[in-house]
Amino acid sequence: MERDNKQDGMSRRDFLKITASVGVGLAIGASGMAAVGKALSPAQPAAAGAEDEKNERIALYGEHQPGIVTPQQTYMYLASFKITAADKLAVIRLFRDWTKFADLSMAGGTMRTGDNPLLPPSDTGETLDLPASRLTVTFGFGPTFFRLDGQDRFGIASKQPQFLKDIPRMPRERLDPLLSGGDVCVQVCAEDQQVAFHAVRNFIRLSTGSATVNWLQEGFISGGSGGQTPRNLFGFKDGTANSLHQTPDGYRDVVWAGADEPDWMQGGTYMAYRKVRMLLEVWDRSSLADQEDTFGRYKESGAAYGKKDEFDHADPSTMPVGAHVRLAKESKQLIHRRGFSYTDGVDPRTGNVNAGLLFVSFQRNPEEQFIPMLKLMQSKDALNEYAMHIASGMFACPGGLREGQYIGQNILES
Ligand SMILES: C=CC1=C(C)c2cc3[nH]c(cc4nc(cc5[nH]c(cc1n2)c(C)c5CCC(=O)O)C(CCC(=O)O)=C4C)c(C)c3C=C
Ligand SMILES: [Fe+2]
Repeated sequence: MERDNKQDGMSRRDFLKITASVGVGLAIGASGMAAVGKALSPAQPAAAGAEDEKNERIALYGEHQPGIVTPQQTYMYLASFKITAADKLAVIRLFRDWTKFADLSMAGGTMRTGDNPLLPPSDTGETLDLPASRLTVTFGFGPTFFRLDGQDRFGIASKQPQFLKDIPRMPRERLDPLLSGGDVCVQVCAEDQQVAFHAVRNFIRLSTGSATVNWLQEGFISGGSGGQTPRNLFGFKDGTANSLHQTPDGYRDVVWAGADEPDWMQGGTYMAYRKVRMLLEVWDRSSLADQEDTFGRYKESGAAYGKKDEFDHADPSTMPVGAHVRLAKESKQLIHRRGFSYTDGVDPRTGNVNAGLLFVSFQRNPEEQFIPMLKLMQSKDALNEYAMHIASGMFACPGGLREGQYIGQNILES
């Protein structure tokens, strides 16, 4: 299991002390992007004070990428990129820059802000005084990264892992193709929204000339980092059943790709994404009994029907046919969910609030786990009365990085 580095973690403040004491910025190798090659500590170190768990640094390097089984942070950005570079070397340069920047920003560092007054600062600067804030960056590759319109773009088609395919069409979805899919997906999470935004913004900046952003989603949860299960915008605890597999063996069985997958997927996983609009106005007019019947759990406690406490064993036979949790149980599959709520103003045509769930789940085999579950839910779920799937994506997330490696190296170079 990936470590949170609580014991040996280094906050942005520690990071500043170290870089200041040795009198240099981070030793980052030369790259096409000078900005990333010149890391420096902020001019104004953060004020001293007791370390707060929310400020901690999470390591980029390890057996698995961070942001998959990491306890959920409060904020999330999900960015999808289209690679525009035709040349593999340009892609390698981009991924090197992204990796260096991920390492730097997760450690709480920033790029230089002002070494040449005649040029734009290398760093946008909005995190200069902010701690690492449990920032994580998770990269995933979509099917079109390997093959676009039947073409092997970068000579890597043979590296496509077996289950990396678009999620098949579902009966009740209304997908917006402009908000779906992509060659590369970057999930950025942090306890501080500005820290998360800074990272995503600079990933976009670094991609200039090599990639463009297809779509960018912004999510939040509450209560997750306090150890409580966060509540979704329907007011229900969402994520309870993750507790069924949150052990190293459970993660091996549910999340991490099998030994029959390519080398670069060892320690990796598949990320399924669905943007699900939640019809808040319809939901808010429904009775408490209808709301609870929809999930088969009690609203306040989060306990399954017939049970008292949130984590008591759930018995699907006590739940109405069509209850969301009953259907998930009937699929006999487990997935690791890591969703975030979103809000997006008001639909000007109807006056209804645009809001919902950025559903993200990680699983070792989407064809066996996620897709059958989704099919069952799309045809029978009581939740369908209150929700509509509007965007979709499937991405293969490589295993974790060793220091010196860049993301995607085992795909592009071996
Ligand atoms: C295909 C997978 C799933 C989609 C899509 C999905 C959407 C969705 N879910 C909620 C709210 C809740 N889901 C809950 C449990 C739950 N959901 C899924 C899968 C999908 N959900 C699973 C596998 C489970 C676990 C079931 C189990 O084994 O007990 C719950 C109950 C609490 C919990 O365990 O998290 C809620 C609440 C919404 C609002 C939503 C789309 C808008
Ligand atoms: Fe669910």
